[in-house]
Amino acid sequence: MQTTFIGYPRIGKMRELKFAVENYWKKNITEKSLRATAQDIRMEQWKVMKNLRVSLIPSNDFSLYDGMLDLSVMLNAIPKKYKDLHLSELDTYFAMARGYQGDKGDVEALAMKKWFNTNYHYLVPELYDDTEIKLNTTKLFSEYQEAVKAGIKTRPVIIGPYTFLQLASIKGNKTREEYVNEIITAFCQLIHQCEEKGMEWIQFDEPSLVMDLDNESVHLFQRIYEKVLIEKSNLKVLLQTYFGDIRDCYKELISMPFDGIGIDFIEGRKSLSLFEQYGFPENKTLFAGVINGKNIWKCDYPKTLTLICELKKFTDDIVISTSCSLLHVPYSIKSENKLADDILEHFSFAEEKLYELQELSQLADQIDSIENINKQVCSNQKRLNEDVRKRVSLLNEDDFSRNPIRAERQILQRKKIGIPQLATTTIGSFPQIKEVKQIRKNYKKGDISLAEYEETIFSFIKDCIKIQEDIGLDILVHGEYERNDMVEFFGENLEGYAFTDFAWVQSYGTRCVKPPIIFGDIKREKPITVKYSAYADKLTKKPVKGMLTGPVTILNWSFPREDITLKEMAFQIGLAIRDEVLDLEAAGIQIIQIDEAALREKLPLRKSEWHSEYLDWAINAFRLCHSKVKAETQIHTHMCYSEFDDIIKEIDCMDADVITFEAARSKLIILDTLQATAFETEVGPGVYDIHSPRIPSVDEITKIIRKMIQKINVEKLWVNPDCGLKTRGLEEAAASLKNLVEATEIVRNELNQKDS
Ligand SMILES: CN1c2c(nc(N)[nH]c2=O)NC[C@@H]1CNc1ccc(C(=O)N[C@@H](CCC(=O)N[C@@H](CCC(=O)N[C@@H](CCC(=O)O)C(=O)O)C(=O)O)C(=O)O)cc1
Ligand SMILES: N[C@@H](CCS)C(=O)O
Ligand SMILES: [Zn+2]
Repeated sequence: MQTTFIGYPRIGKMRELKFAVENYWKKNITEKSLRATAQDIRMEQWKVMKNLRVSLIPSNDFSLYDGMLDLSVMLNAIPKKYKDLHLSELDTYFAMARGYQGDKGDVEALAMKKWFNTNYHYLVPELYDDTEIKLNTTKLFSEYQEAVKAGIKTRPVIIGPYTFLQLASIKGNKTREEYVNEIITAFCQLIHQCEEKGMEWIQFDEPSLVMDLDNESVHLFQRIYEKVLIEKSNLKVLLQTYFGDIRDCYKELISMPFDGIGIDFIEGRKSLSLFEQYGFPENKTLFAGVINGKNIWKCDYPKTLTLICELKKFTDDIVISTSCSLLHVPYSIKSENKLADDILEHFSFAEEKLYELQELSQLADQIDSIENINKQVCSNQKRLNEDVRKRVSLLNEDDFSRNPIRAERQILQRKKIGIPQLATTTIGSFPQIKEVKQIRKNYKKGDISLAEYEETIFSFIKDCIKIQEDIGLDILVHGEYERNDMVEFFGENLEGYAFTDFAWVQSYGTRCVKPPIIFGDIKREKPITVKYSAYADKLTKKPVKGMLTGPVTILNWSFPREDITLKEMAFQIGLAIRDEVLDLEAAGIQIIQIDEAALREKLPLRKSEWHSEYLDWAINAFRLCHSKVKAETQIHTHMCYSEFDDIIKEIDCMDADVITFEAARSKLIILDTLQATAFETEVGPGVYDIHSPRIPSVDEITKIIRKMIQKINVEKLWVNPDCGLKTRGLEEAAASLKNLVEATEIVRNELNQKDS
């Protein structure tokens, strides 16, 4: 049986690409040097794949920043505002990714959105009336040739035309439909060029097919591919789907002239039943996604082989593959030296998954009885904590409801805490400057003691409070200097978690996360953040927000267990966070923010599953954290990079007192929904985008606040950036916040003049 996978991590085993790109931005290295590093990474990875005898190796899954951005460039969907900067090709690419502010102009970045239900973010293509779709295959073919030179005939991978069209943002007067023919033409040309190069396969990723599709969408998909597929003769086309099943178009898809169809049997709950209902065509290859591309547990061989045996009933032409790109898992367990062997032995990262594919393929060819295969299971002892299980089992309705009702609490809180009109605040983290990272690195290496480490962290907190007071912000934060990451940090401080040293996963561009691994039942042993918040609180007369990450986000940005339900894990974490909330309150902290940045991310892709599979327990897990606090304690939450329109009622139901969220890059369209739904939670829609180094002007922010007060009751409105400032430099963050405070002052004065 042949093997393949959908895509591979590309940030580099030791994040070589991240450092090279960031050094290029800082002008420390040349374009040539950056490209050489990128090439080294590709070469090294291809060698690993070849050694692990992967039968069909993909290419063009590599990217200097993002695959969707690469496709926009490939199709010449480069908005004029970036072309007009007259930068080099590479700098135009990065201007689209991060915005540009310099001698050549001042342009915002493309919007960034969550890639389906993952913590990866793609750059949203923008289509304008003057966009002229034209094919530029330089990247795709040069990476293909590079692999040929290394002795590998690869299968180039690109996001397919249907998903591109669905995810693109239409900016002008033309309709989405009006771009269809141009995009078809470009993909037809691509097929021709691939034929000319003598390629064997090309892979079109169409994850949009796993969403709820209406007839019109299915028809559009058919229309696009009918035309594109006519062009092929020797080239084989793999239509790859992932992140779920394709129940709304499976029947149509199998009758189309694709040569291979990639199906997800891990997240695709109905994939097998679709086979049972409609079969699988004889003349096509099934690329069976049987290895979990998103989680890090070793493959359960008997279970997977049973699945393969089932699939063999429908076709003999099977290539075994991963359920999605391996972009979402770290490189290799080989880099982890500190984890105990009896924990590490249960994990399989990208490289190990390639090995599993190889083993599975051999077993699948030889096996006569799956009973002979050893089952890898985690020993239960390490995972079980009776106290935690008992606490979860005793939860009742009172644990999920807070008294008195929000409207009463809000009046009490404003008075008691002294919150001004249009209160200015930040989301929590302040720039993680080099010195912070260095001191943490020194501490982790054992070069300095815990006392020295903490002393330095306290000195950063002191500086941070001073900076905020100087800027004139109303509600302060301690800056989150003690955290490497808002989830990893909690993972490191909760019992039941395993955490790694090098298991980085790309989140966007050069930014990576190291998701902690939920290994056993979760318990908080002792307070985690109280000393930092209490210290900051004592340094100022202004209120300081306590800063926690909520249970749904901790769960969603961790690698979860597969032996208990998500709900159970969320409630275990919820109880741990509740303990922390109550300790913060007892330490005199009057405002506590419980970030649920990732709440929207894991909303099932199909609407019918939203409540039963997710929201019902996710909202309760959050409510569990704050149900026992006093009425005067103000509970904030924060969400980033999300579209909330369709779950706005549920967000209100979380019963927080205040919510801050991303809005700037998405042009504040959420305001209309907030207005229309009479949203009860006080809100701070982000007034500027923190993921770009651009400093927003006072005028720009003033206009945004003016727009906000037209739609939202000013007594319920907060002024803040989009998200935490950890990725920014200190100078640009301070300059942006100064402008934010000045803009708020202008609007406050306007309001006062109106009143008098
Ligand atoms: C808010 N977001 C988050 C998401 N997911 C999370 N798990 N966390 C988030 O905050 N998803 C959505 C959004 C956007 N996503 C991100 C993701 C990642 C970052 C980010 O800034 N990542 C940092 C890594 C942060 C970290 O853990 N840093 C370590 C330092 C590790 C390190 O590189 N050390 C160096 C030495 C220091 C140096 O010279 O730089 C080394 O070891 O060599 C720490 O602080 O200890 C990144 O850089 O990628 C932001 C938003
Ligand atoms: N409190 C966190 C939230 C990020 S989503 C921060 O400020 O970084
Ligand atoms: Zn955020």
